[in-house]
Amino acid sequence: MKQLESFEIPRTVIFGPGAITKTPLVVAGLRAGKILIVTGRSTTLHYASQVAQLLSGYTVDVVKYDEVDLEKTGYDLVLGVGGGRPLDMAKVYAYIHKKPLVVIPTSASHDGIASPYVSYVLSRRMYSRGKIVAPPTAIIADTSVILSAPSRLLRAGIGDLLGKIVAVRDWQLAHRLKGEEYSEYAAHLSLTSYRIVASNAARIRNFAREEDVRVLVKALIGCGVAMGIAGSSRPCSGSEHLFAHAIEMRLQEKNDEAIHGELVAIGSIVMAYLHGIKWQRIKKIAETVGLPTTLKQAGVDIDLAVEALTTAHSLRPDRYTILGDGIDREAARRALENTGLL
Ligand SMILES: NC(=O)C1=CN([C@@H]2O[C@H](COP(=O)(O)OP(=O)(O)OC[C@H]3O[C@@H](n4cnc5c(N)ncnc54)[C@H](OP(=O)(O)O)[C@@H]3O)[C@@H](O)[C@H]2O)C=CC1
Ligand SMILES: O=C(CO)COP(=O)(O)O
Ligand SMILES: [Zn+2]
Repeated sequence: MKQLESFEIPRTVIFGPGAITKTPLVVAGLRAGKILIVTGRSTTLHYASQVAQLLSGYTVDVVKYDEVDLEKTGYDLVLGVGGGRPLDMAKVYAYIHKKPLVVIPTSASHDGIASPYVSYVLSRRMYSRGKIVAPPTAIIADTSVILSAPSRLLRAGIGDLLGKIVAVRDWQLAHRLKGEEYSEYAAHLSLTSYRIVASNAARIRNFAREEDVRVLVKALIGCGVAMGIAGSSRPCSGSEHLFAHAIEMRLQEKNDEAIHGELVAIGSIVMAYLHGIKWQRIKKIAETVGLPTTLKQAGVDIDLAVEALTTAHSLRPDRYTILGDGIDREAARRALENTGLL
């Protein structure tokens, strides 16, 4: 007989233009006194201040995500306001201190909005206790705020979604070759997010209208729920993410950074090629929306890409992918050449 299973997904999602003004309503239902707002390093601070003003009846501390003191106590509620990193850090704090979490994404650049995980790179650097945390209790996705984010960030959200087709293939491979547990529902949910955005790519690419952002945000939230159901980021992160993480980690060592969704888009093209699936279609969608489709456009030098391709498999030995036990430099270079990424 199968063992009991449980998973958590967000309880409330408030969605649409002006949703941010509903923050006091959401907070009132969570019986908070002292609130921690975890936010980004520059632009997103503005939104965090706006949220703090809306909560003028409470004691509120606004802290940048890389300055959060994980040992500090005394907060009843955590709010994450910003891109993927502040939301991840807010999740970590809320989890450690067993406090409810509300996330207010200011961009649609990643699918961590609804997920119960903190991402690999951030967790390696900042959080040694493990990466499974809990999903937010509530999500407040203000589509007017997200619409005003730079379109490069919104395109990056599409880039993160392009990876799902590869991630699910990798998962199926691991299921067949290694007997890894597979959730058909979670896989379909992730693929549905990919397909809806891929088939609307030409229409939404300029993010001129609120409804364009709506399509993207819903797809990203759907992926977060897929991760919750799967019990891991498997449906949304495979070899394409390992490639992206290998580059992100190298860049971090040099105090440099790249945009997560852009690296995932590049990774998706090359890993789809290795899988023998239609990498040209992924590349075409990336071109259509204006994502980088060469290493140069992504700001990644060739040696770094080759190194990432040859080492990515070792980042997460428990996550079997098309990279298997690793590929050599020659195969890596050939894959980059054959997909026109060089
Ligand atoms: N937990 C999970 O399941 C997942 C987590 N992730 C993680 O999320 C991160 C990627 O997310 P991403 O959002 O790209 O990274 P960041 O949080 O680093 O945000 C990228 C940039 O976008 C800026 N920004 C955000 N919103 C706005 C806005 N409205 N207007 C102007 N600028 C804005 C940020 O500004 P500022 O300087 O103010 O911060 C920052 O400079 C990675 O670390 C990745 O690992 C990704 C997918 C899933
Ligand atoms: O970026 C992610 C999914 O899009 C998070 O996945 P990881 O588990 O690879 O950090
Ligand atoms: Zn991602």
